[in-house]
Amino acid sequence: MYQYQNFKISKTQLLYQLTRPLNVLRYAPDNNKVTQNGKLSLPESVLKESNMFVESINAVVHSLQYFFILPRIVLYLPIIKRYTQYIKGRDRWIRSNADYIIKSRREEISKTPIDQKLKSDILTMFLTVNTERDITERITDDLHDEPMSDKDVQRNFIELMGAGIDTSSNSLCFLVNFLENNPKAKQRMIEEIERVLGKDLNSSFVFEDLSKLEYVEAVIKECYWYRKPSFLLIKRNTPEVIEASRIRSIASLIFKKNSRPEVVGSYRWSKDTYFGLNFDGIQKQKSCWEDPEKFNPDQFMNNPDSKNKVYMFGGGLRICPGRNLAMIGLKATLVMLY
Ligand code: HEM
Repeated sequence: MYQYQNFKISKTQLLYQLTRPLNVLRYAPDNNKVTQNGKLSLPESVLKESNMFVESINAVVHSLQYFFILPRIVLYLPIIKRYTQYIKGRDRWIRSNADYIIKSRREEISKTPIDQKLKSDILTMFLTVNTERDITERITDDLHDEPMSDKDVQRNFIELMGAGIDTSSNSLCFLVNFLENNPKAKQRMIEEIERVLGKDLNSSFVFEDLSKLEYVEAVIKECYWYRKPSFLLIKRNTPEVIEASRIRSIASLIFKKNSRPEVVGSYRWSKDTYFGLNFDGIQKQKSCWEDPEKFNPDQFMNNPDSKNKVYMFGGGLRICPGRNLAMIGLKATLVMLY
């Protein structure tokens, strides 16, 4: 379940195809079958369910702020009430589908003979951790020795989906936008893809191939780092930036709380202070980057230091757990697109 959302950037027909709900990884072999009249070779029922899924997961993500900010009494005022009910409906839909998927997978696991290998994916990890069929190679510590309940799995499953969809699809839109506006970088990226994977469009690729795509990775990192906050985008008002400003931004400011008093920036901060980390600001520091406003993926080539200066996936204990999956997904999508 790895889908892209409705962005409607119309620059390339292919991107339009990707903005339709497309299970990129599962249907990877079908990718070359995108037809000229704009229809994907996926069953209508899959597309419909995908649309519903993406819409619902977005509503659930949105509901976190909605229910947190609005006082309870406001939620049920005449006009607002309809929206509240809509969000609750979508939330129920996601939860019941997650429960169904969890139940089916539990059954599948229990029917798999003990000597047969289980699927290696996140859901199976959740369902088997701290059981006799643990596929995580016992990653938990002594304090966490219980298997996860269905409720635990459901919450984690929904969090992963909520955190993994918009972030990936927004990144992809920025990427295509920047590549289309930087033909030299695009050409160099295509050359690398052809050098590593060959020119045959029907050939398949594996994880090891993707890890050789250094320039593609540099483009992904550079694109993220180059992004501008939306108020600047609106002010500049060029076709390039209008397109980008339509897209919801990926986390540029992240809050962290300290668990003990400490000194930061020569000030003493008490326990439980919230720190807003301005990643956008850090990533455009003139002291860290040569010409920080210029799109230049070379900043990441042969430069081991650079990886400590980008925070695309946050940092510390709560760093994005989906970062490797996201990088694979973005690389694989770029390979299939270009
Ligand atoms: C390009 C794609 C992605 C970007 C840019 C991104 C970025 C981020 C960032 C900046 C954070 C906050 C980290 C922090 O607080 O320091 C985060 C958290 C998180 N991400 Fe991602 N992410 C992406 C894809 C994914 C995917 C594919 C998944 C799951 C399949 C995922 C799951 C999560 C989860 C569960 C958290 C919360 C972690 C926690 O609070 O402990 N992300 N992500």
